[in-house]
Amino acid sequence: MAQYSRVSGSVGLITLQNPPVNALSAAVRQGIVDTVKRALGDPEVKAVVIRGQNGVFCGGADIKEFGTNMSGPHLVPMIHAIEAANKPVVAAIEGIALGGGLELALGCHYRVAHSKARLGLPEVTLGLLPAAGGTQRLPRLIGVPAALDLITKGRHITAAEALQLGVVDQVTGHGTVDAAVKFALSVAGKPLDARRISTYPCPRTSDLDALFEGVMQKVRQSARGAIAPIACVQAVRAAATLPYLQGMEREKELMATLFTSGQARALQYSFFAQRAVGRWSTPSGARWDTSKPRPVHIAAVIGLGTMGRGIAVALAQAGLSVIAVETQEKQLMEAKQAVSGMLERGAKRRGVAPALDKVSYSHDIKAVADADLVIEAVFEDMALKRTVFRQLSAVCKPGTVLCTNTSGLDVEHLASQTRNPQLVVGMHFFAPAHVMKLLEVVYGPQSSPQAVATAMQLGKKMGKVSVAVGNCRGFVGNRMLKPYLEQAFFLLEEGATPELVDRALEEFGFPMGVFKMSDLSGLDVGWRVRKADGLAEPVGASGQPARIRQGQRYSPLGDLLCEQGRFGQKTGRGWYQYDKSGGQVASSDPWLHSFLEGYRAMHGLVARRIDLQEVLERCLYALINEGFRILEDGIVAGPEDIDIIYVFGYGWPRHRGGPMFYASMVGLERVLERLEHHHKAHPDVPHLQPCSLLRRLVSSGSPPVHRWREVLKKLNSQL
Ligand SMILES: CC/C=C\CC(=O)SCCNC(=O)CCNC(=O)[C@H](O)C(C)(C)COP(=O)(O)OP(=O)(O)OC[C@H]1O[C@@H](n2cnc3c(N)ncnc32)[C@H](O)[C@@H]1OP(=O)(O)O
Repeated sequence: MAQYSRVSGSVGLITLQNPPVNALSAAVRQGIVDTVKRALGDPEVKAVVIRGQNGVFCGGADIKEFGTNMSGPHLVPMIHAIEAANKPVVAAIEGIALGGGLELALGCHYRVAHSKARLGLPEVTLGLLPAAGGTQRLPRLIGVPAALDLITKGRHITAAEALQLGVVDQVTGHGTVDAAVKFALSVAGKPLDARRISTYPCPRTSDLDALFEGVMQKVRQSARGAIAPIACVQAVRAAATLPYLQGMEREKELMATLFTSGQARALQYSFFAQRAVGRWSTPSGARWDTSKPRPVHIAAVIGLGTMGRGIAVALAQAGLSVIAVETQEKQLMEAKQAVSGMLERGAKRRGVAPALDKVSYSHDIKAVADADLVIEAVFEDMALKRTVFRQLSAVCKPGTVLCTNTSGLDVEHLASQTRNPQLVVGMHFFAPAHVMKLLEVVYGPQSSPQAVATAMQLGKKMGKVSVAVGNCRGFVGNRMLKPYLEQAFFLLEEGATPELVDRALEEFGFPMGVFKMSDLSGLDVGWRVRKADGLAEPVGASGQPARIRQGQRYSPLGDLLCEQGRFGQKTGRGWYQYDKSGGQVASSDPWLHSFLEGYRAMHGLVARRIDLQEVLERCLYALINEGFRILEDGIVAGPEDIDIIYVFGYGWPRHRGGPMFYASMVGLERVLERLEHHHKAHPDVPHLQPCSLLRRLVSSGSPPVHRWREVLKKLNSQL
């Protein structure tokens, strides 16, 4: 809807009304068309101001309408009508002007923004392009290079940057609507021809071909298979090379291919999934809207290794007072220096003062006595963590929430070491903890709703995308990673090379294949875990066949490389070779290939031809199958939780939505059929055996992913 009123005698004021972000739904578009017509037809009105209700200009097209039968007036003619008006129209931008919201403002003759407003054309993040003239008007207004930067990245800019670029005409720190009305009165009656952006020639840029070639190359590289950024470049190129109307035709054509694409569906799913994970719930009935978090002013971090340092930085940057504890004096001093450096660099990047005084350091665990919440981040060793939890339980004030940063250890067991197990939760950060967006908040059967709510709220404050998950080995992300890695090893045994496996995964859209990733994070990390689990052991040590452990097929390839001291980048050798220890450019290693040949010969394995499709099916469907088991076990509330964890923490390409969304796009029947096929070929690999939830979803007609929660509830109630 849009409301119309007359202010200051001769200014028509149009107010967009569609909370919370005044998205341009059919009703809002109709409202704008009607009110603009009314204002232009009113002889008393000399100028028009468009604003949004509740201090928010407009969040763009209504994303919920995409994929439905869209009705109502179209944006393009609506914006043209505004631009063609014979009375000045001023956009009063408070809060946000994003996507179609900014395109609407670009159709106005003038733009006045509040200093705290943010503007942008983020359509590319939804798999689209700004198709209400944004790709044609913005380059005409601010030039091709700046427009390319904003449109291909979907970056939000501040009002100050918008003023500097020429996107807005005035910035105010006070009443934006009053300033816009004043502005409108000051320009009423003046000629408008020079204010219609569509009539501008695109500012000249030298060597346009070279510019677009360079940008296209960069965009292709960073897009990792996403099509929208490429279409954005093509649309801006049309603005730079074609007359406006032809450019608009090109924009429309490009949008038509994007609008119905699977990638746009995936990215829009991801947008809503990110918001859905904030509405968390647990099987015990705790919920985001009924569980009250405890206030956290003082937080403590125990253990200042790489993870602890990152967590301390993230907490301080979020404005909390932080007590950082490391028992060894020398390590404490090193950590202090490192944390201060990270805070200083972060502050410089963000143009703020470093929060150095927010962090105090101690080598005594008793220093955390007054903390509202403690995050233990010591070495991943259960015995050590147990000791720390017993100490924390003794020294902390009553009510302190105790969190463990672990990538998969039993949170419930740690809780049992304390006097108040209900106050214990896991907070699984991802390295580097002050950079990575993902946080798994792990609740045990005894964790109170308040403890979960406190950790979830703290995650939000730290700028994380927090996902509440149940307590199981590896939680969600690492539990699903296990079958994925296992398949990659098995594929090497069967004839693949690290290069082939990585190529398949990188072409799929992962930033790095599994073997390059293993070289980066260090092969010794997994080796230590496998040793602790009694899996990695010298050949013949337990009298078991080399490729069987605990009754199941096992590949000792990773262990054998570690025994050779090949830990990846840090030692200059791993699945690939590097020019030096710590080198980052992987190249194929002939030693590794002959090692694989020798290994196969020793175990009587005959290498066969493996194609990229098999790599994808074996690795990804095994991972997805585990995702279904996680859903079946009630470790997460819905598929969105898994998808967000994989997109934000594990490099799953966002334009593919996440593993569970991807499975629904491929078709559950197809995933089931291929898992059955691979399990038949490898009956000794339980992870390839389709899980019963997948079978049950297929028998229920393979519902789309947004209906799985509902189907899960029904299936569970039938058990
Ligand atoms: C011809 C095509 C022309 C144009 C195409 C477009 O305009 S595409 C849309 C472009 N706009 C965007 O991409 C903006 C998307 N929204 C956001 O980035 C954020 O929501 C925003 C506006 C910065 C606000 O962030 P905040 O953290 O304050 O709130 P939150 O994200 O939780 O959003 C609140 C609720 O609003 C819903 N919502 C937001 N934007 C839209 C939208 N454009 N359409 C529909 N709904 C939108 C969001 O889902 C939240 O809903 P809830 O039910 O509370 O989860």
